[in-house]
Amino acid sequence: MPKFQNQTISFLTKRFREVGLRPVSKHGQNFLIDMNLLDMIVSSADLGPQDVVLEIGTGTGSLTTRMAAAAGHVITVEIDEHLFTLASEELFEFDNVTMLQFDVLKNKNAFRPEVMETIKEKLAEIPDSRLKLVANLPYNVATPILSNLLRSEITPFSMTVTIQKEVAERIIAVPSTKDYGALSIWMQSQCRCEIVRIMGPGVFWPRPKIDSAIIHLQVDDELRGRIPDREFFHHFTRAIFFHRRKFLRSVLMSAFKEQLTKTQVDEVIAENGLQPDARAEQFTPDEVLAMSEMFRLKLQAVG
Ligand SMILES: C[S@@+](CC[C@H](N)C(=O)[O-])C[C@H]1O[C@@H](n2cnc3c(N)ncnc32)[C@H](O)[C@@H]1O
Repeated sequence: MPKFQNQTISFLTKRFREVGLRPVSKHGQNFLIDMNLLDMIVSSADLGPQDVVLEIGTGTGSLTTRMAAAAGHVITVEIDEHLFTLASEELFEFDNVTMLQFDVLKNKNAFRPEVMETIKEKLAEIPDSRLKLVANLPYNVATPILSNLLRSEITPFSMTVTIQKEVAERIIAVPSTKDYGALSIWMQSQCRCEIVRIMGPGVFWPRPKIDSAIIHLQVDDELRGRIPDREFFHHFTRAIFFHRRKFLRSVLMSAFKEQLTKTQVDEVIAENGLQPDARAEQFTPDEVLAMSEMFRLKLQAVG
């Protein structure tokens, strides 16, 4: 069995000392040292032989080995070349693991094309395959990773990840609360979202300053099928929360200032009975989707 299956503090500190490494905080290098929680991530993801797993942040490979034992294939991406080398020593014996060494993001709005190509290749090799994102995500890029995967050409089946508690709370937030915003709407309009576990800093080495959560996002094809133009909806949702305390009319005026006249924006508001002095945070994900469609159709109508 690979030795990183038991990733304890003493094991990690010893191993890092041996190779002269220190955890790099700018890469969110906080390693899970509670084996029960590693197992909980894997069991929440409910992995089976038809699953192609995307893991972002191989770290030392402790989660990777657990997933490789259960999934059809694991694609694991690591930005840090030293950790990549360290993890390679642990993972070489798994023939169903593909290791990639680079920043998973091309920019904050897109994955590197090589990641998508590798996923497509592995999905094509397994009958009835499905993609699952399972990872203890680096905190600084957790939100773009989750958002971008839902914008990508490959629909994930589910996403089971460790992220900041604060981001998990924003994902599951309900209207008219301080946490509710574009991220809540984007996620809830495509996934069934559930916080599996809240975790304090003590389950990581080194200890982060914040609490974390394991969240399970089950992608719902029926919900996703109700969004005719995902890119438009994504931009619309972000635009209406750009100034979250402003009234809807004013927010819509600035969101469409390049494409629609004030009169045209007022027409959409009046024709659809929208309240001009409402605020974006009052609307449910369904209502925001309906509003987004009104504007998409208006834009089509005015050419
Ligand atoms: C929270 S640690 C998780 C490590 C390991 N999977 C575990 O559970 O202990 C996050 C890992 O992601 C890596 N990482 C950070 N930013 C990344 C990026 N943009 N692309 C790929 N890997 C990244 C870090 O170097 C680190 O190894």
